Amino acid sequence: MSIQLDNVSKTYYLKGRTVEALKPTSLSVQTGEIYGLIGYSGAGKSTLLRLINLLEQPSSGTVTVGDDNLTEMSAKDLRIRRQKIGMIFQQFNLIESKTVYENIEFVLKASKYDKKDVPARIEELLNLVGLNDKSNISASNLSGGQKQRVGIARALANNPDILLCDEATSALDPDTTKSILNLLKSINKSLGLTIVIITHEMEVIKEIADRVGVMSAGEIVESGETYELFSHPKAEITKDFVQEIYNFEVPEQITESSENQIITIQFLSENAEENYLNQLYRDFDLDISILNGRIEYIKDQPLGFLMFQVSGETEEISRLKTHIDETNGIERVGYIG
Ligand SMILES: Nc1ncnc2c1ncn2[C@@H]1O[C@H](COP(=O)(O)OP(=O)(O)OP(=O)(O)O)[C@@H](O)[C@H]1O
Repeated sequence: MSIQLDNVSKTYYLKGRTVEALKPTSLSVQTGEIYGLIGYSGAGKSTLLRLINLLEQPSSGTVTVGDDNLTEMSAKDLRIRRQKIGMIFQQFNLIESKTVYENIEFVLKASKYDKKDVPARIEELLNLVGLNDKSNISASNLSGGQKQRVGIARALANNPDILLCDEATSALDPDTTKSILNLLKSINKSLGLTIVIITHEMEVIKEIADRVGVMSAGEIVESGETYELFSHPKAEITKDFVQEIYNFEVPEQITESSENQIITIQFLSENAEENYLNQLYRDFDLDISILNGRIEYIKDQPLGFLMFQVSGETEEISRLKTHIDETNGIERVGYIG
């Protein structure tokens, strides 16, 4: 199901102070898409997410989910509509003293799910999240990853069309994060679920998001298809996020030496790096030494950076730069390093 925000904003009033948590923002998320919102702490991500299911009332604007304008609904209708918008949280929000079964049962009871169908539905959900053998374990005895699986089962209990994920993997280690992201990807595919995920971690975005919005100071400053956005970032903050995953450091004696020129190139295909370098060694009368290089996969597409130092005649270095600028699939970038 699609989500449409039109000029939605949120201002908090605190003891005579106003905080513009979200400036007027419009956003469309398509049915079946995984949309990521990335930003640093305080950027307004949680506020935006909670406006989608109206856990926060917008100060202005309209929120439409499918054909329903949520901002016009009565409180009662909204409560019912929200059952079709699941949500998962960083801290899982389970009832720790209850078993896995009881945690899911609680949600089904609250939504008046037909009593006789509850055990079968719980079994189905446990299968879906890979916890069929944990039904009678107390939530307090689960690992973080298992707790989030229960969180996902609870969120999916009423067959929602939309799943909102609030820093869902931020409390988990990298391996567990991967397994939860894989689970989210698989339910996105198998159930056709629309997912909106907020995070401060590039790891999450590059793994899962089809499209992404980068947030800063209460606005989406840049947005687009994930690979396109991170291979051609425009806003400084987007560049910062890209740089975060590559984290290239150049030794001071190299940056300080005026004889050396440091060049960073970006390449958009898998084997480009090696072939290209060989060509440069062959065709240019320069000393070229590699300082750093790495390929990351953004939504399964390779995005690589290579940083090298060149020394030689100034004219030859200029010829090299022109050559790089004219080569398809290879770009010189200034912000990595
Ligand atoms: N209930 C509230 N009352 C007053 N100010 C709030 C409230 N909730 C959020 N804010 C403020 O709104 C701004 C955006 O907060 P928000 O939680 O949406 O950001 P965030 O990007 O999700 O950051 P974090 O990851 O730290 O939660 C912040 O300045 C925050 O202090």
